[in-house]
Amino acid sequence: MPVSDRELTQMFERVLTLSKVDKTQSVAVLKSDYSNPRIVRAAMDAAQRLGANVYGVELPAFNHPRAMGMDMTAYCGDTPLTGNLAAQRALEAADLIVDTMMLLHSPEQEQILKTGTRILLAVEPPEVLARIMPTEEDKLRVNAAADRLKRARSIAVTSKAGSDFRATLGQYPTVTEYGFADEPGRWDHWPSGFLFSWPDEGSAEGTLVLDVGDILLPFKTYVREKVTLEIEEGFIRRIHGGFEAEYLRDYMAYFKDPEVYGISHIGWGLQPRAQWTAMGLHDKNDGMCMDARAFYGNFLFSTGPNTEVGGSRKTPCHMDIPLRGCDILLDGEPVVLAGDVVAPEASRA
Ligand SMILES: O=c1ccc(O)c[nH]1
Ligand SMILES: [Fe+2]
Repeated sequence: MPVSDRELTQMFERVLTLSKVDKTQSVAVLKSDYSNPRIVRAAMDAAQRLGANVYGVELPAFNHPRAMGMDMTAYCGDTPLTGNLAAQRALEAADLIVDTMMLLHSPEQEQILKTGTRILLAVEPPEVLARIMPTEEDKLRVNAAADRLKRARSIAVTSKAGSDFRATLGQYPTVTEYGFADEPGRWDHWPSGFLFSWPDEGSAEGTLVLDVGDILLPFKTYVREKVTLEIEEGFIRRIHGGFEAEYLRDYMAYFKDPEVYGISHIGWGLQPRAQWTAMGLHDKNDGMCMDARAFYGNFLFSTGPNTEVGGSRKTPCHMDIPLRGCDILLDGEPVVLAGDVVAPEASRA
C-alpha cells in the first residue's frame, strides 16, 4: 500500500530521533541518481524538523560494466563514492549520514565509521519501511542475542532438509542490525532486526541444503528444488541440485574469482514484522528485500566479501541466503530450533 509523503516524513522523524538526531547534530543525506527522491526528501525534512544542520551529498551513479541486475547488494565494493575523497571528507564531517544509495560492503563505509560518524542505510520501499518501523524493544532483543553470539566459539546448523554445517567463531566481531544508528561509529539499516558474525577463516565445514522455499538473494527467488552446498575449509567446493543449482553455479563462475565461494556473514533473523512471504509480493527492483534477511528464526548465511570486518576477501559477488526450519546451536546450546527462536529468552519476540 502506498505511504503518504507526510507519513514518510513522520516515520523518518521517529527513526532519526531513535538515531539521536537533535539540534546539536549535523545530518548528511547521501544520494545518487537512483535514490528514491521521496526518501531523500523525507529524510531532509525530518532532520530539519528535529533542528539538525542538514546538507545533501549527491554523487553521480557508478555502474561497473560487469555488474548484473539492479540490486545494490549484488555487486559489492565499488560505489559512487569510490575514489571521491572530497565527497568522503564532506560525509565524514557529519554526525549522521542517511545513506539512500548504499555504501554497504565498501571500504569507504568502514573508513567513514572509524571517524565516529554514524550511518543509517534506508533504501527499501516506503511500505516496507512503514511495516518494519524499528523500536527500542527490537534493539533490546537483538542486543540480547548479540551478547550470546559474542561469547560463542562455535556454531552448528542442522535441518531436516539435510544441512549439517559448523564453524568456529571469535576471529571476527558480532554485528547487530536493529534499524537505527544511535551510537558513535555505528552503521545500521532501516529496516532490519537480525545479527551475524563471520566464521573464523578456513573453519566453515559441512553441508548446507537450500530446501524448497529458502531464498536466494539477490536473485530474489524462492528455491523450488533442493540445492546442496558442500563446504570445506571455509569455501563452497561443490554446488549440486537441479536448475537452481546450475543457475547459482553459472552466476558465481561468471565472476572468475575463487573468493566468491568464501562463506561470509552468518547469523539469524529476529524481526517478527519481517515476513518470509513478502518477497513474493514485490518486484525484483523494488529494493533488496530486507524481509528475507530479517524474518524471525531464519538462518541467514552469505558468500563472498569479508572486508567490512578487516578480512582479506574483497570480491564483488555477494549472495545472501536465508534458510527456514534450521536448528542453530552456539557452543552446543540452541538459539534457534526448527526455525523458531528459543534463546536467549530476552531475544524472543
Ligand atoms: O542489511 C544488510 C543488507 C545486506 C547485507 O548483506 C547485510 N545486511
Ligand atoms: Fe549480506
